Amino acid sequence: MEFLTTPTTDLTYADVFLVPSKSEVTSRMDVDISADDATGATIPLVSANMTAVTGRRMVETMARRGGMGILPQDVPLDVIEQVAGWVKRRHPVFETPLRVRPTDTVLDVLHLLGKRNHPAVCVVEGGTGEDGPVEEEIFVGIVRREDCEGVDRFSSVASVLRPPALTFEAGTFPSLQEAFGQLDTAGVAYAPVLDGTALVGVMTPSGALRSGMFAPALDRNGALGLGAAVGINGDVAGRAAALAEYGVDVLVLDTAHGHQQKMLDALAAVKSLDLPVPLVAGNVVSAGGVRELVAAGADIIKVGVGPGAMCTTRMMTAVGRPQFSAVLDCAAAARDLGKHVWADGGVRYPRDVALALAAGASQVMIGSWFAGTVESPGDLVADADGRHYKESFGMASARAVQNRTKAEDAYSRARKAMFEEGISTSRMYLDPERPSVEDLLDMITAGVRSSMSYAGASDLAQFRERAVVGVQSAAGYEEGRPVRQSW
Ligand SMILES: NC(=O)C1=CN([C@@H]2O[C@H](COP(=O)(O)OP(=O)(O)OC[C@H]3O[C@@H](n4cnc5c(N)ncnc54)[C@H](OP(=O)(O)O)[C@@H]3O)[C@@H](O)[C@H]2O)C=CC1
Ligand SMILES: Nc1nc2c(ncn2[C@@H]2O[C@H](COP(=O)(O)O)[C@@H](O)[C@H]2O)c(=O)[nH]1
Ligand SMILES: [K+]
Repeated sequence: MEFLTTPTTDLTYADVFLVPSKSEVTSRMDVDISADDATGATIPLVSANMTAVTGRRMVETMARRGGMGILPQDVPLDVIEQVAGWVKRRHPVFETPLRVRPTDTVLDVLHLLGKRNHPAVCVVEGGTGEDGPVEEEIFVGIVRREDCEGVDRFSSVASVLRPPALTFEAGTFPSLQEAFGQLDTAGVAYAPVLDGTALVGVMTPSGALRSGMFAPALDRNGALGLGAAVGINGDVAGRAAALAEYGVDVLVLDTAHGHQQKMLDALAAVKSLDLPVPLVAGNVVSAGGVRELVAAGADIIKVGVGPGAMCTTRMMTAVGRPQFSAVLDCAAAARDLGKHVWADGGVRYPRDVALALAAGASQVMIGSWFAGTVESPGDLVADADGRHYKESFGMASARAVQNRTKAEDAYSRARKAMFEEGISTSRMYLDPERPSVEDLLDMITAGVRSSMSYAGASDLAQFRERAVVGVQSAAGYEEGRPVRQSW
């Protein structure tokens, strides 16, 4: 990457822009946006290890579309074992249906519909619920959102279920293009995929389109990939070994101040286990931090102190660094050592992702933006105007610290609560046009592909080499925004 003019100050995403360069890329579809950092991600996006962002549905969805979800450090090991097993059993192409039973109610259906970006749920008998397909589960029909309209909410599912207009047989599933065509011709938004009478998954028009455009991020056995975080206190090596044994594909050693001795010791202990997974460690914002983490065993360095939307670190401590410069410096240092960086935090628009990649990141971690989607773990809430949102909170907020220190005595909990560096509640509104994280992935990857073709780059390595970046005024940034009303 080169600057148009040499900057005299540290910069963040809004301070900079990309200059178009001569390009031989003939189509944005030809641009390869795979991460080049050994995580197996085919798109350069990671969902943050935050409680309000990444749970099992986020992990599954990110991986099916080529990205990676990182489970937070606060999730107990037995839960990670369950979630990892569940994710590995998901189909890489067919989406996981929401399941109800004939004896459930319309209210149950309406509640469940908020959990996935599907217009219907499947009705099954037998089996063990959401975790199928399992033996003896029998598919009996679907309930669409519109089937619940004008119906008493305590009516049984049996009274509203209907046969699907279209189903696919898993063993003879057509090409994705053909599946899309069949859904389109039948005017159907949701088709169960069956193996005899067992429910294997569902196919939607957008699912068929996406599976044709995004390759899933898979492990060496062909199952969906996932990551999980470890803090730097306690038995770090023990937790890391257990995570790897449960099938976690990427380990993230995570602390606010990654350039501290405790982190270096924890990282060295994990490295000495020689686990067959890439080690990500952070967060840092300086080349010195990168070098020490690499020396202690990190394969990927997580960069960003203070840019996060839930983060109060810079206001509390003045510590941090504008994120574009942090990524640029750290990526250069990592590249000299044959390693990579993830740009973590502060991303609000697709342009920010493009800039982080141009600055040298192999992937970009997104938290709060993804908290406001149907796949994040929180409950969907409506405000007084009927707009839907989910609650988000920082991992160093009083809320998260209280949760993390539950097992400790009251005195040490009170002491730890003093060092709050995040907000405990915020509203992340769902975009009515893009309620799903998949919609955001579509938008971000479209922006990034286009951005790379403007720079004449057909993969991330070329992008970080060829990008030309200028520094802009606040008015320059403002000029780039769309105007939705006359002035
Ligand atoms: N990217 C960012 O800007 C930030 C991210 N976070 C996120 O919050 C979560 C909690 O992280 P964290 O607070 O590190 O908790 P951890 O549970 O990872 O513990 C941090 C350890 O480091 C010690 N420590 C020493 N100096 C510092 C410091 N300046 N800040 C924090 N810990 C320090 C702490 O000791 P003691 O408590 O005794 O001081 C504690 O033992 C993580 O998910 C992290 O990524 C938090 C803040 C900033
Ligand atoms: N200083 C704090 N940083 C936090 C906290 N919780 C999370 N984070 C960091 O933010 C990113 C995500 O950034 P976003 O802008 O996409 O939301 C996350 O990965 C952490 O590094 C916190 O409480 N304090
Ligand atoms: K912030």
